[in-house]
Amino acid sequence: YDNLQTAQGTSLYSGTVTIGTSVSASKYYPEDLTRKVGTFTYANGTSTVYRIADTDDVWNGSDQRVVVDAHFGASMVYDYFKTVHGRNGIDGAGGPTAYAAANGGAGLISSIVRYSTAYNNAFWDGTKMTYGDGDGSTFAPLVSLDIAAHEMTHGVTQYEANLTYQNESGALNESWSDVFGALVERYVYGESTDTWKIGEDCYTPGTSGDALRYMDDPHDASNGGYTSNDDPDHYSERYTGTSDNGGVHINSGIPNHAFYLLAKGGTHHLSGVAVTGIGADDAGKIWYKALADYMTASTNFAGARQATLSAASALFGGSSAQYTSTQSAWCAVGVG
Ligand SMILES: O=C(O)[C@H](CCc1ccccc1)CC1(C(=O)N[C@@H](Cc2c[nH]c3ccccc23)C(=O)O)CCCC1
Ligand SMILES: [Ca+2]
Ligand SMILES: [Zn+2]
Repeated sequence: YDNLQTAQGTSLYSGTVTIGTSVSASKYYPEDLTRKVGTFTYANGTSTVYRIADTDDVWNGSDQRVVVDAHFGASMVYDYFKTVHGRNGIDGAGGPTAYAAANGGAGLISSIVRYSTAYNNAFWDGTKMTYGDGDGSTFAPLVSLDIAAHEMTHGVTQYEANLTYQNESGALNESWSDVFGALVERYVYGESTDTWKIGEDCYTPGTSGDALRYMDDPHDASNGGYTSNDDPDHYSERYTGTSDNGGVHINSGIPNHAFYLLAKGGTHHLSGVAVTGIGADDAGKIWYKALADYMTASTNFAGARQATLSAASALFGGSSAQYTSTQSAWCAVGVG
């Protein structure tokens, strides 16, 4: 980080985190000029966005925690894609940065926090990440690291395969965001059972142990999903209705579980197919290369299987353990 300043406050992350800050006229801004990452905020409940500043660069004000978390999250996601996959930012060229430049900042990859009022969601809008504060019951502020990585990965997908956000290609778009949400959390905090949960740090703050989605067990009984659905983990169970853009947050359970089995190994409870795990690092390399080199806007589940096999073959060879396990992971969830 530049200007090694310490941000404090009741962040989601215990203790303090350091965030990059730029200084002008004794005002500190959450702007990491090394990573080109910056964070803005809305005046609570309004649509007025501004560059939040602090006078001493100790970000412990009540409305500053979410700034720290979103900024920290974007910084860590930047580091993960740069360090692990050699990718510079969301667009591969250190951007996109136009939004920040148009709003008084330097050219920065932008996050905005405190969207709307008690907003129980977060989203990538094509140019930046945006986070709600949550209503304090269903969600705490949605600035957890896996959600920041989920949203920022929607940006990466947009510049790469640009998977159409509906039906099977949309469920792949969703799944790739959950996968890299898991991998960034693992990169920063090490692998744990939380790695495979999505949103566990901000979903239902009054209930411990639950999450929005579960890659290791999409059916999880306690999986609120928000509408308390459980999600499929086998192609035979896919949702074929029209809600949720054709079930993009539902059918994502199928490729999510394929990735989990490829990384960790296991026997699918329905198909009985056994998968020998190859570890999350190699699985992540295959998933990234598939997205960047083989998948396109109209790729469906069968196409994703082929893309990950092509990536595994290119990376590790057509008779490698990684290739074989990629085959069995998709077979386990009933694809191919
Ligand atoms: O990025 C995404 O896929 C989700 C973007 C949702 C959205 C889309 C368009 C406009 C506004 C919001 C946001 C997340 C998501 O999975 N949302 C789900 C579940 C959910 C969260 N809050 C909700 C409130 C009501 C209904 C569903 C939800 C959804 O929107 O379906 C991703 C990680 C956590 C939040
Ligand atoms: Ca998680
Ligand atoms: Zn998403």
